[in-house]
Amino acid sequence: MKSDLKNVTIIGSGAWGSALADLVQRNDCHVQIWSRQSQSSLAALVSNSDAIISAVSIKGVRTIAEKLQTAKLLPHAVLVSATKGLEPTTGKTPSQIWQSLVPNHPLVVLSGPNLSKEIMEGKPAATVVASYNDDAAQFIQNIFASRNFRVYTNSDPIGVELGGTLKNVIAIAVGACDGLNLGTNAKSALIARSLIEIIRVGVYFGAQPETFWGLSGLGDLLATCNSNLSRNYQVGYAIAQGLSLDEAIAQVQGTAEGVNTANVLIEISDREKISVPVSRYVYRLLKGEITLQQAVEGLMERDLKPENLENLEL
Ligand SMILES: NC(=O)c1ccc[n+]([C@@H]2O[C@H](COP(=O)([O-])OP(=O)(O)OC[C@H]3O[C@@H](n4cnc5c(N)ncnc54)[C@H](OP(=O)(O)O)[C@@H]3O)[C@@H](O)[C@H]2O)c1
Ligand SMILES: O=P(O)(O)OC[C@H](O)CO
Repeated sequence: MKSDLKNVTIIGSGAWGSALADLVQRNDCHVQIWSRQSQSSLAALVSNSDAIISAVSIKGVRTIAEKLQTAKLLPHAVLVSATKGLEPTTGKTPSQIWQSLVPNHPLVVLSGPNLSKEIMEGKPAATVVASYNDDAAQFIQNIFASRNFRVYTNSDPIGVELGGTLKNVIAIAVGACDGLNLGTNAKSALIARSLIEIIRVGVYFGAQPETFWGLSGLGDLLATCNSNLSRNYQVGYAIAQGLSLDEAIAQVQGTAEGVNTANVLIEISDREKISVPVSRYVYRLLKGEITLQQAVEGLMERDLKPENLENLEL
Protein backbone atom coordinates (compact mmCIF):
# COMPACT_ATOMS: atom_id res chain seq x y z
CA MET A 1 0.00 0.00 0.00
CA LYS A 2 1.40 3.42 -0.92
CA SER A 3 2.12 5.60 2.10
CA ASP A 4 2.03 8.88 0.17
CA LEU A 5 -1.65 8.74 -0.72
CA LYS A 6 -3.40 11.78 0.61
CA ASN A 7 -6.99 12.10 -0.51
CA VAL A 8 -9.04 11.80 2.64
CA THR A 9 -12.79 12.15 3.08
CA ILE A 10 -14.23 12.73 6.54
CA ILE A 11 -17.91 11.89 6.91
CA GLY A 12 -19.60 13.93 9.63
CA SER A 13 -18.92 17.55 10.51
CA GLY A 14 -19.69 17.28 14.21
CA ALA A 15 -17.15 17.82 16.98
CA TRP A 16 -15.20 14.65 16.22
CA GLY A 17 -15.31 14.85 12.43
CA SER A 18 -14.02 18.44 12.62
CA ALA A 19 -11.18 17.50 14.98
CA LEU A 20 -10.17 14.54 12.81
CA ALA A 21 -10.17 16.76 9.72
CA ASP A 22 -7.91 19.19 11.54
CA LEU A 23 -5.49 16.38 12.42
CA VAL A 24 -5.30 15.06 8.87
CA GLN A 25 -4.81 18.56 7.49
CA ARG A 26 -1.74 18.99 9.68
CA ASN A 27 -0.20 16.19 7.59
CA ASP A 28 -0.65 17.97 4.32
CA CYS A 29 -3.41 15.67 3.11
CA HIS A 30 -6.16 16.83 0.80
CA VAL A 31 -9.18 16.65 3.08
CA GLN A 32 -12.83 16.86 2.16
CA ILE A 33 -15.60 16.85 4.76
CA TRP A 34 -19.05 15.56 3.94
CA SER A 35 -22.13 16.01 6.08
CA ARG A 36 -25.85 15.65 5.53
CA GLN A 37 -25.96 19.38 4.85
CA SER A 38 -23.42 19.11 1.99
CA GLN A 39 -24.62 19.94 -1.51
CA SER A 40 -22.19 17.44 -3.09
CA SER A 41 -22.98 13.76 -3.43
CA LEU A 42 -21.07 11.49 -1.06
CA ALA A 43 -20.54 8.92 -3.82
CA ALA A 44 -18.82 11.52 -6.03
CA LEU A 45 -16.70 12.77 -3.16
CA VAL A 46 -15.35 9.38 -2.11
CA SER A 47 -14.62 8.15 -5.64
CA ASN A 48 -11.04 9.41 -5.43
CA SER A 49 -10.42 8.90 -1.70
CA ASP A 50 -7.58 6.82 -0.34
CA ALA A 51 -9.08 6.92 3.14
CA ILE A 52 -12.71 7.43 4.13
CA ILE A 53 -13.24 8.27 7.77
CA SER A 54 -16.67 7.96 9.34
CA ALA A 55 -17.15 10.16 12.42
CA VAL A 56 -20.93 10.14 12.63
CA SER A 57 -22.87 9.11 15.71
CA ILE A 58 -24.16 5.53 15.85
CA LYS A 59 -27.62 6.44 14.57
CA GLY A 60 -26.06 7.53 11.25
CA VAL A 61 -23.63 4.66 10.69
CA ARG A 62 -25.86 2.23 8.79
CA THR A 63 -27.22 4.92 6.44
CA ILE A 64 -23.71 6.10 5.64
CA ALA A 65 -22.38 2.55 5.18
CA GLU A 66 -25.30 1.80 2.83
CA LYS A 67 -24.40 4.87 0.76
CA LEU A 68 -20.80 3.65 0.45
CA GLN A 69 -21.94 0.11 -0.32
CA THR A 70 -23.24 1.32 -3.67
CA ALA A 71 -20.53 3.94 -4.31
CA LYS A 72 -17.54 3.25 -6.55
CA LEU A 73 -14.47 3.42 -4.32
CA LEU A 74 -10.79 3.16 -5.27
CA PRO A 75 -9.88 -0.53 -4.89
CA HIS A 76 -7.32 0.23 -2.18
CA ALA A 77 -9.53 2.70 -0.26
CA VAL A 78 -9.33 2.19 3.51
CA LEU A 79 -12.42 2.72 5.68
CA VAL A 80 -12.00 4.13 9.17
CA SER A 81 -14.68 3.96 11.84
CA ALA A 82 -14.38 6.56 14.61
CA THR A 83 -17.86 6.10 16.12
CA LYS A 84 -18.33 4.99 19.75
CA GLY A 85 -21.73 3.35 20.06
CA LEU A 86 -23.87 0.22 19.61
CA GLU A 87 -26.69 -0.07 17.07
CA PRO A 88 -30.06 -0.24 18.89
CA THR A 89 -31.79 -2.66 16.52
CA THR A 90 -28.96 -5.18 16.09
CA GLY A 91 -26.59 -4.62 19.03
CA LYS A 92 -23.75 -4.40 16.50
CA THR A 93 -20.68 -2.26 16.85
CA PRO A 94 -19.98 0.31 14.10
CA SER A 95 -17.14 -1.81 12.69
CA GLN A 96 -19.45 -4.83 12.51
CA ILE A 97 -21.93 -2.75 10.51
CA TRP A 98 -19.19 -1.52 8.19
CA GLN A 99 -17.77 -5.01 7.77
CA SER A 100 -21.14 -6.47 6.85
CA LEU A 101 -22.03 -3.74 4.33
CA VAL A 102 -18.66 -2.88 2.76
CA PRO A 103 -16.65 -6.09 3.23
CA ASN A 104 -14.19 -5.64 0.37
CA HIS A 105 -12.20 -2.77 1.82
CA PRO A 106 -9.78 -2.82 4.73
CA LEU A 107 -11.40 -1.49 7.88
CA VAL A 108 -9.62 0.39 10.67
CA VAL A 109 -11.11 1.39 14.03
CA LEU A 110 -9.83 4.62 15.55
CA SER A 111 -10.41 5.07 19.27
CA GLY A 112 -8.64 6.45 22.32
CA PRO A 113 -8.73 9.10 25.04
CA ASN A 114 -9.59 11.86 22.59
CA LEU A 115 -11.68 14.75 23.85
CA SER A 116 -12.14 16.73 20.65
CA LYS A 117 -11.81 20.19 22.21
CA GLU A 118 -8.33 19.43 23.57
CA ILE A 119 -7.28 18.04 20.21
CA MET A 120 -8.57 21.14 18.41
CA GLU A 121 -6.46 23.20 20.81
CA GLY A 122 -3.37 21.27 19.72
CA LYS A 123 -2.82 19.68 23.12
CA PRO A 124 -0.84 16.40 23.12
CA ALA A 125 -2.92 13.24 22.80
CA ALA A 126 -2.59 9.62 21.74
CA THR A 127 -4.92 7.21 20.02
CA VAL A 128 -5.13 3.69 18.61
CA VAL A 129 -5.83 2.57 15.05
CA ALA A 130 -6.79 -1.09 15.03
CA SER A 131 -7.31 -3.45 12.13
CA TYR A 132 -6.93 -7.08 11.07
CA ASN A 133 -5.02 -5.57 8.12
CA ASP A 134 -1.61 -4.32 9.36
CA ASP A 135 -0.88 -2.30 6.21
CA ALA A 136 -4.18 -0.47 6.49
CA ALA A 137 -3.56 0.33 10.17
CA GLN A 138 -0.08 1.69 9.38
CA PHE A 139 -1.45 3.75 6.51
CA ILE A 140 -3.99 5.38 8.80
CA GLN A 141 -1.36 5.78 11.53
CA ASN A 142 0.72 7.88 9.11
CA ILE A 143 -2.22 9.96 7.98
CA PHE A 144 -3.02 11.04 11.55
CA ALA A 145 0.30 11.04 13.41
CA SER A 146 1.83 14.41 14.22
CA ARG A 147 4.01 15.92 16.93
CA ASN A 148 0.90 16.48 19.08
CA PHE A 149 -0.95 13.32 18.16
CA ARG A 150 0.72 9.99 18.81
CA VAL A 151 -0.94 7.07 17.02
CA TYR A 152 -0.46 3.41 17.95
CA THR A 153 -1.46 0.48 15.75
CA ASN A 154 -3.28 -2.50 17.23
CA SER A 155 -4.65 -5.77 15.84
CA ASP A 156 -7.80 -6.07 17.99
CA PRO A 157 -10.34 -3.71 16.36
CA ILE A 158 -13.33 -5.02 18.28
CA GLY A 159 -11.55 -4.60 21.62
CA VAL A 160 -10.37 -1.10 20.74
CA GLU A 161 -13.86 -0.16 19.59
CA LEU A 162 -15.63 -1.54 22.67
CA GLY A 163 -13.29 0.23 25.09
CA GLY A 164 -14.41 3.55 23.60
CA THR A 165 -18.06 2.55 23.45
CA LEU A 166 -18.63 0.98 26.85
CA LYS A 167 -16.80 3.65 28.85
CA ASN A 168 -19.52 6.11 27.86
CA VAL A 169 -22.01 4.35 30.14
CA ILE A 170 -19.49 4.40 32.97
CA ALA A 171 -18.79 8.11 32.41
CA ILE A 172 -22.46 8.77 33.14
CA ALA A 173 -22.08 6.91 36.45
CA VAL A 174 -18.90 8.78 37.33
CA GLY A 175 -20.38 12.14 36.36
CA ALA A 176 -23.23 11.39 38.74
CA CYS A 177 -20.76 10.31 41.43
CA ASP A 178 -18.90 13.63 41.09
CA GLY A 179 -22.18 15.53 40.90
CA LEU A 180 -23.13 14.07 44.26
CA ASN A 181 -19.65 14.89 45.57
CA LEU A 182 -19.11 11.31 46.72
CA GLY A 183 -15.34 11.69 46.75
CA THR A 184 -12.23 10.27 45.14
CA ASN A 185 -12.44 6.86 46.80
CA ALA A 186 -15.90 6.23 45.42
CA LYS A 187 -14.93 7.47 41.98
CA SER A 188 -11.80 5.30 41.86
CA ALA A 189 -13.73 2.21 42.97
CA LEU A 190 -16.37 2.88 40.31
CA ILE A 191 -13.79 3.23 37.55
CA ALA A 192 -11.77 0.16 38.58
CA ARG A 193 -14.80 -2.12 38.99
CA SER A 194 -16.30 -0.80 35.74
CA LEU A 195 -13.23 -1.77 33.79
CA ILE A 196 -13.84 -5.36 34.89
CA GLU A 197 -17.38 -5.33 33.54
CA ILE A 198 -16.22 -3.69 30.30
CA ILE A 199 -13.76 -6.57 29.85
CA ARG A 200 -16.52 -9.14 30.48
CA VAL A 201 -18.60 -7.64 27.68
CA GLY A 202 -15.53 -7.35 25.46
CA VAL A 203 -14.75 -11.04 25.90
CA TYR A 204 -18.31 -11.88 24.84
CA PHE A 205 -17.76 -9.86 21.63
CA GLY A 206 -14.49 -11.73 20.98
CA ALA A 207 -12.09 -8.99 22.08
CA GLN A 208 -8.71 -9.67 23.70
CA PRO A 209 -8.98 -8.86 27.45
CA GLU A 210 -5.55 -7.18 27.48
CA THR A 211 -6.69 -4.58 24.94
CA PHE A 212 -8.77 -2.96 27.67
CA TRP A 213 -5.69 -2.13 29.74
CA GLY A 214 -4.46 0.12 26.91
CA LEU A 215 -5.23 3.59 25.58
CA SER A 216 -8.61 2.72 24.11
CA GLY A 217 -9.77 0.96 27.28
CA LEU A 218 -8.37 2.25 30.56
CA GLY A 219 -6.99 5.34 28.80
CA ASP A 220 -10.34 6.46 27.46
CA LEU A 221 -12.15 5.45 30.65
CA LEU A 222 -9.87 7.76 32.64
CA ALA A 223 -10.15 10.63 30.15
CA THR A 224 -13.91 10.50 29.96
CA CYS A 225 -14.49 10.00 33.68
CA ASN A 226 -12.15 12.84 34.63
CA SER A 227 -13.28 15.60 32.34
CA ASN A 228 -16.30 17.81 32.24
CA LEU A 229 -15.60 18.13 28.52
CA SER A 230 -17.15 14.66 28.20
CA ARG A 231 -20.80 14.83 27.18
CA ASN A 232 -21.51 11.51 28.91
CA TYR A 233 -19.94 12.71 32.15
CA GLN A 234 -22.00 15.91 31.82
CA VAL A 235 -25.24 13.90 31.55
CA GLY A 236 -24.47 12.05 34.80
CA TYR A 237 -23.40 15.23 36.54
CA ALA A 238 -26.57 17.05 35.46
CA ILE A 239 -28.78 14.21 36.71
CA ALA A 240 -27.05 14.48 40.08
CA GLN A 241 -28.01 18.17 40.10
CA GLY A 242 -31.67 17.09 39.87
CA LEU A 243 -32.23 17.39 36.11
CA SER A 244 -34.32 14.80 34.30
CA LEU A 245 -32.60 12.75 31.58
CA ASP A 246 -34.31 14.80 28.87
CA GLU A 247 -33.21 18.05 30.52
CA ALA A 248 -29.67 16.73 30.90
CA ILE A 249 -29.47 15.68 27.23
CA ALA A 250 -30.87 19.04 26.13
CA GLN A 251 -28.24 20.84 28.17
CA VAL A 252 -25.33 18.88 26.68
CA GLN A 253 -23.88 20.09 23.40
CA GLY A 254 -23.59 17.20 20.94
CA THR A 255 -24.09 13.47 21.19
CA ALA A 256 -23.87 11.55 24.48
CA GLU A 257 -23.71 7.99 23.10
CA GLY A 258 -23.74 6.38 26.54
CA VAL A 259 -27.51 6.84 26.93
CA ASN A 260 -28.31 4.62 23.95
CA THR A 261 -25.36 2.33 24.66
CA ALA A 262 -26.76 1.60 28.15
CA ASN A 263 -30.02 0.35 26.59
CA VAL A 264 -28.31 -1.89 24.06
CA LEU A 265 -25.77 -3.17 26.56
CA ILE A 266 -28.46 -4.23 29.04
CA GLU A 267 -30.34 -6.07 26.29
CA ILE A 268 -27.14 -7.97 25.44
CA SER A 269 -26.18 -8.64 29.05
CA ASP A 270 -29.69 -9.90 29.88
CA ARG A 271 -29.64 -12.23 26.89
CA GLU A 272 -26.07 -13.45 27.43
CA LYS A 273 -26.10 -13.38 31.26
CA ILE A 274 -23.13 -11.03 31.53
CA SER A 275 -22.77 -9.34 34.90
CA VAL A 276 -22.57 -5.54 34.40
CA PRO A 277 -23.74 -4.10 37.74
CA VAL A 278 -22.54 -0.51 37.25
CA SER A 279 -23.97 -0.25 33.74
CA ARG A 280 -27.22 -1.82 34.94
CA TYR A 281 -27.63 0.82 37.66
CA VAL A 282 -26.95 3.51 35.05
CA TYR A 283 -29.60 1.94 32.80
CA ARG A 284 -32.17 1.79 35.61
CA LEU A 285 -31.39 5.37 36.63
CA LEU A 286 -31.81 6.63 33.06
CA LYS A 287 -35.08 4.71 32.72
CA GLY A 288 -36.35 6.40 35.88
CA GLU A 289 -36.74 3.05 37.66
CA ILE A 290 -34.57 4.15 40.61
CA THR A 291 -33.24 7.35 42.11
CA LEU A 292 -29.56 8.18 42.16
CA GLN A 293 -29.50 7.58 45.91
CA GLN A 294 -30.97 4.10 45.38
CA ALA A 295 -28.31 3.41 42.73
CA VAL A 296 -25.53 4.31 45.15
CA GLU A 297 -27.06 2.19 47.91
CA GLY A 298 -27.71 -0.67 45.53
CA LEU A 299 -24.10 -0.80 44.38
CA MET A 300 -22.74 -0.63 47.93
CA GLU A 301 -25.12 -3.30 49.26
CA ARG A 302 -24.41 -5.97 46.66
CA ASP A 303 -23.35 -9.39 47.99
CA LEU A 304 -19.80 -9.47 49.30
CA LYS A 305 -17.44 -11.40 47.05
CA PRO A 306 -13.80 -11.99 46.15
CA GLU A 307 -12.31 -9.45 43.77
CA ASN A 308 -11.70 -12.37 41.41
CA LEU A 309 -9.54 -10.74 38.74
CA GLU A 310 -8.51 -14.11 37.32
CA ASN A 311 -11.97 -14.97 36.08
CA LEU A 312 -13.23 -11.93 34.24
CA GLU A 313 -15.70 -13.87 32.10
CA LEU A 314 -18.01 -14.48 35.05
N1 LIG B 1 -16.42 14.63 20.37
C1 LIG B 1 -15.47 13.82 20.80
O1 LIG B 1 -14.64 14.22 21.62
C2 LIG B 1 -15.39 12.41 20.30
C3 LIG B 1 -14.17 11.76 20.40
C4 LIG B 1 -14.08 10.45 19.95
C5 LIG B 1 -15.19 9.81 19.43
N2 LIG B 1 -16.36 10.46 19.34
C6 LIG B 1 -17.49 9.75 18.76
O2 LIG B 1 -17.73 10.25 17.45
C7 LIG B 1 -19.13 10.16 17.13
C8 LIG B 1 -19.62 11.55 16.73
O3 LIG B 1 -19.45 12.38 17.84
P1 LIG B 1 -19.43 13.98 17.74
O4 LIG B 1 -18.77 14.44 18.97
O5 LIG B 1 -18.91 14.45 16.44
O6 LIG B 1 -20.99 14.27 17.84
P2 LIG B 1 -21.76 15.56 17.35
O7 LIG B 1 -20.90 16.77 17.45
O8 LIG B 1 -23.05 15.53 18.06
O9 LIG B 1 -22.01 15.26 15.80
C9 LIG B 1 -22.80 14.16 15.43
C10 LIG B 1 -22.35 13.71 14.09
O10 LIG B 1 -23.11 12.57 13.70
C11 LIG B 1 -23.76 12.83 12.47
N3 LIG B 1 -25.09 12.22 12.46
C12 LIG B 1 -25.98 12.18 13.47
N4 LIG B 1 -27.08 11.51 13.09
C13 LIG B 1 -26.88 11.12 11.81
C14 LIG B 1 -27.65 10.41 10.87
N5 LIG B 1 -28.87 9.95 11.19
N6 LIG B 1 -27.13 10.21 9.65
C15 LIG B 1 -25.90 10.66 9.35
N7 LIG B 1 -25.12 11.33 10.20
C16 LIG B 1 -25.61 11.56 11.40
C17 LIG B 1 -23.85 14.34 12.36
O11 LIG B 1 -23.91 14.58 11.00
P3 LIG B 1 -23.87 15.97 10.28
O12 LIG B 1 -22.44 16.40 10.32
O13 LIG B 1 -24.33 15.64 8.92
O14 LIG B 1 -24.82 16.82 11.07
C18 LIG B 1 -22.55 14.77 13.03
O15 LIG B 1 -21.47 14.70 12.15
C19 LIG B 1 -19.81 9.60 18.39
O16 LIG B 1 -19.97 8.22 18.24
C20 LIG B 1 -18.80 9.91 19.50
O17 LIG B 1 -18.89 9.01 20.58
C21 LIG B 1 -16.49 11.76 19.75
O1 LIG C 1 -17.83 13.65 25.05
P1 LIG C 1 -17.90 12.15 25.17
O2 LIG C 1 -18.40 11.68 26.48
O3 LIG C 1 -18.58 11.54 23.99
O4 LIG C 1 -16.38 11.62 25.10
C1 LIG C 1 -15.60 11.99 24.02
C2 LIG C 1 -14.55 10.95 23.71
O5 LIG C 1 -15.12 9.69 23.51
C3 LIG C 1 -13.45 10.87 24.73
O6 LIG C 1 -12.45 10.00 24.27
